[in-house]
Amino acid sequence: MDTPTNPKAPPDRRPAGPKPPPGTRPPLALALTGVVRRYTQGQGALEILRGVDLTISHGQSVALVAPSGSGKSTLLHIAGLLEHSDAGEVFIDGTPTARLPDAERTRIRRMSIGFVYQFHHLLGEFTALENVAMPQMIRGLTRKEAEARAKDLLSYLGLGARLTHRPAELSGGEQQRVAIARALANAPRLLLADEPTGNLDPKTSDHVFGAMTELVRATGVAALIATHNLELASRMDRRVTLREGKVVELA
Ligand SMILES: Nc1ncnc2c1ncn2[C@@H]1O[C@H](COP(=O)(O)OP(=O)(O)OP(=O)(O)O)[C@@H](O)[C@H]1O
Repeated sequence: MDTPTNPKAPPDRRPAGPKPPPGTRPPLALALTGVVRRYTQGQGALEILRGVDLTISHGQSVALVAPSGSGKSTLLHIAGLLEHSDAGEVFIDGTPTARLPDAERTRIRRMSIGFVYQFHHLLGEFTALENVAMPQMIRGLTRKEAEARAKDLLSYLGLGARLTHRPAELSGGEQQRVAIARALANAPRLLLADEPTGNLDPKTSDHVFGAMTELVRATGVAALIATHNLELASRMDRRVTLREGKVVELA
């Protein structure tokens, strides 16, 4: 890995918004209250989430460790405003989102949330640097600003010598590190990751997870990370699971 340097935050172009009254605690990065999600299956309905309550403070990292099919991806998609719940509320940075128009949900997602999936979903025709710079340019940064931030993040993740490589010219672990840099490029308030190292061999998984954890701590982003790996989960501030459709705290 390159020598880690604290990645510079990009200029914050979020609207200032009203100031909270003195003495008020800052809003949570994520709060889910009473979240329900059902899927219709033939004639019946399958209730996957049955009243999920979960709060994550700014700067806190939480591992979601639960069996296959228990609803981890469903929960992450709802928390990331990619899917609607059937009941309940999702607060992002204190803003209730369930009843917002889709365009506003998309805006909040772009501004405040970063995603890492099990498969990298990088754009094959673009370089590592371009893949990380692009979301920032969509958000309004100049190419120069976006590429400077992208270079910082990629160098922090040990990819300083791979900036002009396309995804097919990178190893699986390198591709996933680019995906992590891309998710954090817009300095989100919340990082959601769905088995981010699930496709990698144990050694690479350990290395990539370690790099991601370091970056999460360095940037102070709140993180909810689904993983099957208990050892990796032990590096997070908190561990939660899904039991009968509800989130339960683990020791
Ligand atoms: N669109 C859908 N329609 C019907 N059922 C669905 C749909 N999406 C998910 N499910 C069901 O919901 C349950 C939870 O799925 P989900 O993908 O959230 O689980 P998971 O915990 O992420 O699993 P894994 O660890 O295997 O990825 C599964 O039983 C799945 O079959």
